[in-house]
Amino acid sequence: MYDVREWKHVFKLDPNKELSDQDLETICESGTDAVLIGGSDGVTLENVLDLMARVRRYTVPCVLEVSNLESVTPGFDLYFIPTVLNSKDLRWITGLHHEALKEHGDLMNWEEIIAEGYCIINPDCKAARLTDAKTDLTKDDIIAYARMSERLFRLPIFYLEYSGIYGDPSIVKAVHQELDETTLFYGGGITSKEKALEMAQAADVIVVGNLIYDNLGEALKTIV
Ligand SMILES: CC(C)=CCC/C(C)=C/CC/C(C)=C/CC/C(C)=C/CC/C(C)=C/CC/C(C)=C/CC/C(C)=C/COP(=O)(O)OP(=O)(O)O
Ligand SMILES: O=P(O)(O)OC[C@@H](O)CO
Ligand SMILES: [Mg+2]
Repeated sequence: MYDVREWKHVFKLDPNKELSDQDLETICESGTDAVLIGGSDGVTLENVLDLMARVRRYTVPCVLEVSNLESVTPGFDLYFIPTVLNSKDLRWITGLHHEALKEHGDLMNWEEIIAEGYCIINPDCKAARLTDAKTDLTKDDIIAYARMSERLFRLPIFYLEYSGIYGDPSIVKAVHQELDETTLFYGGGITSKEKALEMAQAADVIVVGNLIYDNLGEALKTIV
């Protein structure tokens, strides 16, 4: 029913940021393939529940990108579980996941759960600092993480995370060429229709986050 391999565009909403009902309606009715709810700080059960209930008024697929266990709640269409492949801290690779499965493993509906192999490139973004990511990576390093995701761990999603800055399309293209089964998500610094078009040609799915809050009109033009 929800096949990420068919998606092209996703809006990422941050539960820790304000969005009016009018703007939320515009986002949900925009024709984007999904609304992804997630952020790297200030994500609580209260603000996730609030945003989920508001997005649920619309038919757009609604996905929680889990960033902490406390804010996981039933009611989403899908749950994306990041594992930060280039983190130097085991907690963000398998540690928190192990805790979650030990506590709640028998309650999970595995049909709804999709793992994402994250590779965080921007050293200054919050997610990189939180997870102590090793971001001084060459193109070959990044390609190796992509291969690891698809061929070794068979992860359904490889997420190239430039959060806050625009990435290098030639690197994104090179990564894409490595992937046959795994869907490539690209996120970071898409601030115009031109950038959206360029990255949409390089990746399978583009993710637009901050622009929603900075300039909603421009954000709507990224649906390509
Ligand atoms: C009740 C019910 C339905 C249960 C469902 C079961 C379920 C899904 C259980 C969870 C299972 C599980 C294995 C959970 C894992 C637990 C966990 C906490 C894993 C760690 C996830 C992780 C690595 C988080 C790190 C941070 C990260 C990569 C976040 C992704 C989002 C992101 C990068 C957002 C951008 O951040 P933003 O705040 O916008 O940053 P800027 O300000 O820089 O823009
Ligand atoms: O906020 P931006 O820079 O658009 O990045 C989107 C997303 O990849 C963040 O997790
Ligand atoms: Mg953000």
